[in-house]
Amino acid sequence: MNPQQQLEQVVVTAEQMRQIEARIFAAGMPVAALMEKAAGLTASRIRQLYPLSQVSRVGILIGPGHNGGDALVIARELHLAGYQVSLYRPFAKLKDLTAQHAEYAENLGIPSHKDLQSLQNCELIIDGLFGFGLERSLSGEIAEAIDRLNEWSQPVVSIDIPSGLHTDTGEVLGTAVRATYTLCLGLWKRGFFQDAALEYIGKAERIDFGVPPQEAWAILSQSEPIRQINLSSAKQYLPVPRPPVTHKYKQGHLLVICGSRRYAGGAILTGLGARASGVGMLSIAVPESLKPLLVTHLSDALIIDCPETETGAIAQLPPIASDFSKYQVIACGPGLTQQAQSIVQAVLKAECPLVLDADGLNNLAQLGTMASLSLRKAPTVLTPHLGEFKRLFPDIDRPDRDRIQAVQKAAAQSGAIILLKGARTAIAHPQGSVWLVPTSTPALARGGSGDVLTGLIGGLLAQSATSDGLLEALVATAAWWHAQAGILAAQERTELGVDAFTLSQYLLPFLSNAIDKT
Ligand SMILES: NC(=O)C1=CN([C@@H]2O[C@H](COP(=O)(O)OP(=O)(O)OC[C@H]3O[C@@H](n4cnc5c(N)ncnc54)[C@H](O)[C@@H]3O)[C@@H](O)[C@H]2O)[C@@H](O)CC1
Ligand SMILES: [K+]
Repeated sequence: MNPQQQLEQVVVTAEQMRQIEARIFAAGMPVAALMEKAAGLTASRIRQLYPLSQVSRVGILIGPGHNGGDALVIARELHLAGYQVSLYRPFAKLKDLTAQHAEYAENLGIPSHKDLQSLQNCELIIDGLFGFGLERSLSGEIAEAIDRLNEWSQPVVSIDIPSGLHTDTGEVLGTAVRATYTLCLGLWKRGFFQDAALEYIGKAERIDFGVPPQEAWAILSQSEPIRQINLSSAKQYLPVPRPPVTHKYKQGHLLVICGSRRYAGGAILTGLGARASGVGMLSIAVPESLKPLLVTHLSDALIIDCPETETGAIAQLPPIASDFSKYQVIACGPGLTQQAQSIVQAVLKAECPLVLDADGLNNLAQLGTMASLSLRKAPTVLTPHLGEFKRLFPDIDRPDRDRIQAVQKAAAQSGAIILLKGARTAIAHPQGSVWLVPTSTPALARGGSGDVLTGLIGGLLAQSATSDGLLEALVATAAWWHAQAGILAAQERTELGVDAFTLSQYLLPFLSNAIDKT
């Protein structure tokens, strides 16, 4: 990957973007020239998305800072290209450069209004009210105008970020523009990966105006990286191609411990996820009454029948499953029920990497997250959804408010790799680095899809040398692969057609397509 491609993956805070921008200016780039470049490219993209043949009346909202300056450059370009542009300019006081562009727009004869209503007839709205400089909550006239705009039906393109969203947390500050498209300038901002922001952002694209890598890295290398996982990085971590000479035990041995009489399906789905990973040997420990079912569905796996409680949970691990030294990795949790606490207590002692999910997490929370994890010698991966996350880390206030920060805190506190599931799944290492899964589909919001992920993570970890640093990238690779398979399945079968079994069957078709194409 070249340095520009690496910048496509990084995710920055408003403060980092400001510092990078300051370095570019300090190196001699005129502020006005950078604005011209960024906004010029944005105008070209808008013209491609909404050609003059389809849209002629464009309304542009102008803020007081450089987001408003960008909007004025775009207004000028669209006006010169023949669009009928009208401005909504509610602020009397503008930053100098923005004021200059406003004066030129006026001299070009672009009409400007103090009320939003005058733009109602426009077929396209461009939002240049606030970018990463928004600091305070919106209220009063501006907030009212945004609320009114959100009731209109024409498409809205936001410049850099929808006005009203916090650049880092994606929180709505008072109110925010609901965009159809958001064209993010320069580098991806954190807010684009916060679940709360997604319904405001619409489709997201980055306008690459050529941030010099050396200026970016001078700032970015001061903290642990926050990156998106994509095909080219995932390919580095997937265990293909295999070495020409190998055998099943060299391709990893994964022990899955899961299921109960009540939740038999969880065991099957975890097994199917693990199978798709290509892991060399798969052993699955389940309550004894489930063995015939598991053998039918997973004839390739070694099914270990465990004594069970009256309610049908695993009561005890037989010697073959409790000699953990045989396995590279253990994945434990789906369908166990809360009755299996002693099993979770036992696997926590394993000296190999351990993936805990679902009831593995609920039991861990009951046992005490920090106390239990502090005894672990090998890496632990926890894969909670938001509800499980809150049970595991009750001290982390409002994790939904800034999911990236929450997952970093949880990893730092617990020493575990934490994968927080959501529309934008985030994976954090205890030292602070984060991987983000940039796309997914609501089709995956369905019982059992997490079980498939647990098996897939376990299987990928078991196949690779699980050195520190690599582990979290493998977890991210599994989450990315799982999301991509869900997207492919939803494209072919609609968002309603991606039950967890189907998802497990799309993992390999997705991968063979993705690898073939490159
Ligand atoms: N990233 C980059 O390197 C570049 C950034 N540019 C643009 O510059 C933008 C950032 O510009 P600025 O730093 O001027 O910030 P903004 O344009 O985002 O807004 C800051 C202005 O809004 C005011 N303000 C903040 N919160 C307010 C509130 N709640 N109510 C009313 N006023 C409020 C501030 O006093 C300030 O005047 C980016 O989002 C982007 O659009 C581009 O021009 C060029 C390149
Ligand atoms: K904006």
